[in-house]
Amino acid sequence: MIAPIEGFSKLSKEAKISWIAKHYTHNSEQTLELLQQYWNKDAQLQKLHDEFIENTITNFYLPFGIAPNFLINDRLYAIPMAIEESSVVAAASKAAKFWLSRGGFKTTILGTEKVGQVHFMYTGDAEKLAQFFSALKPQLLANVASITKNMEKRGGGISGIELRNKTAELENYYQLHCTFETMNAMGANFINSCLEVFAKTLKAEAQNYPAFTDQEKDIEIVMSILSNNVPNCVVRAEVSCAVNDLKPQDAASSLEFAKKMVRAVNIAKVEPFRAVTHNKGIMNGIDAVVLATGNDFRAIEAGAHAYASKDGKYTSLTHASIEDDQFKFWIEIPLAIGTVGGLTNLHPLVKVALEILQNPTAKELMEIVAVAGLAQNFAAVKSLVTTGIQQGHMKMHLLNILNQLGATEAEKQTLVNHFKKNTASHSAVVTAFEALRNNV
Ligand SMILES: CC(C)(COP(=O)([O-])OP(=O)([O-])OC[C@H]1O[C@@H](n2cnc3c(N)ncnc32)[C@H](O)[C@@H]1OP(=O)([O-])[O-])[C@@H](O)C(=O)NCCC(=O)NCCSC(=O)C[C@@](C)(O)CC(=O)[O-]
Ligand SMILES: NC(=O)C1=CN([C@@H]2O[C@H](COP(=O)(O)OP(=O)(O)OC[C@H]3O[C@@H](n4cnc5c(N)ncnc54)[C@H](O)[C@@H]3O)[C@@H](O)[C@H]2O)C=CC1
Repeated sequence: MIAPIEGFSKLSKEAKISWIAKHYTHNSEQTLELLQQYWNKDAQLQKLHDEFIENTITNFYLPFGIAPNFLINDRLYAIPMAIEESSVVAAASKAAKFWLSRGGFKTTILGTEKVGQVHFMYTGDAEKLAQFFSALKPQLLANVASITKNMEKRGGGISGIELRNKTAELENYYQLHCTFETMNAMGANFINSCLEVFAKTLKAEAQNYPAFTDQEKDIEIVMSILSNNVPNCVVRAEVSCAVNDLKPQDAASSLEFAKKMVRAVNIAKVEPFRAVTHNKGIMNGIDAVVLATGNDFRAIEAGAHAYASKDGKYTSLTHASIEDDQFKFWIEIPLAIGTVGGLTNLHPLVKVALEILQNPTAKELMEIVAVAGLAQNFAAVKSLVTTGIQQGHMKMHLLNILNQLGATEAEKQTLVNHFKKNTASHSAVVTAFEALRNNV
């Protein structure tokens, strides 16, 4: 059995690698070589990446792709996407091209409010606590003035602080429910800094509040943290066109296609098993842009799925309708993202991604990300209700399978051509590869 290690974090990078390679891999020489192969030649650049996280031993590449031809609010974008899954970039590109000649994507920011909470326990008279809170509010704001000063100059800051009585759900549990505007930042650090000052002020001032009993004075702060549930930081993105324009050469099949799309979305609305996969397809697009632009995809995922369940049942994040011969397809999704802060000004590829996106504000980035999610969903559902997903997905995944099989460039070319006319599945690819290799 491998013994635990004390002080791993204090070891040098080289010592960390040799420890992990020796204890956890079969061939430590080979492991070392592989890990080093992924180091950047530029030592300064490598150091920058090493310092993004802790205990870094190498870099983990993700492909960085481009989906061009996105017409968003009459402005043409090429969208950078960082993702490991084949066919996602192709699907986004295909949807962008489809809507390019049909008016493109339109977006609206429905809100940008962020949330943070101080969770605390108070044992005593709830009415007295409410009176204390009213008196305390100006003091709370005054004590964070040095933190909020610059954010206020940018047009943001604290937009609300409420005392919430949660004792019906958990004995003695109350919270300060606070809302913020964080402009071009996602805002986690700004919000958390404000909340920690609120918590200290709350605890200290309670000790001096004359109307409280000794027990009431003893407020216990449990934690102070932003919420990734941001139901009022939401963007809407939509596409629409006359039903006949969906397939201009064939009015009957246009209508049939529109109905199939609406029906598929409606299934995702009522059936959570389908909704989860439907939304996964949306997140294919969302996460890829969120990652490429250096944002926190875990925060976005958590918030999106909470929003998908906001009415008590998990449902689709996209919607579709046919009204007055118009086909409409839209998404509403919470996106607390930034174009400053976090990694956005540090990671060289993130800087390039933001430059490619014409240096958007946080609101513009929300619009672009929502569009990527909508486009992705449109492409996936279009495939699902027409050809089936495997045809297109396997066409894109083909190279991965051929690479796994060790195909040469010439063999890859032959087999890519072969599968333009034949349906690809893993076993069909293996069979065709073996036949080609063995001259059968
Ligand atoms: C895969 C396609 C796009 C093929 O579609 P196609 O019609 O065979 O493609 P095409 O060769 O006719 O090309 C048309 C356009 O598609 C794009 N395109 C086409 N090929 C490429 C490529 N190699 N590289 C970059 N872009 C590509 C590109 O925009 C191209 O235009 P062009 O550049 O030629 O002017 C289509 O079948 C499709 O959209 N499929 C959906 C794929 C998908 O959704 N993948 C996600 C993974 S599956 C999943 O995780 C989610 C899911 C499906 O479960 C969600 C759900 O259930 O809802
Ligand atoms: N639960 C969560 O989601 C948590 C996430 N995080 C992490 O926090 C990071 C994001 O936090 P941030 O506070 O956004 O980053 P940050 O603290 O790195 O940078 C944001 C700061 O940039 C400054 N700024 C300059 N120009 C600005 C402008 N135009 N608009 C707004 N601010 C401007 C402000 O001082 C602002 O506070 C991410 O890396 C995320 O992963 C951290 C804790 C918890």
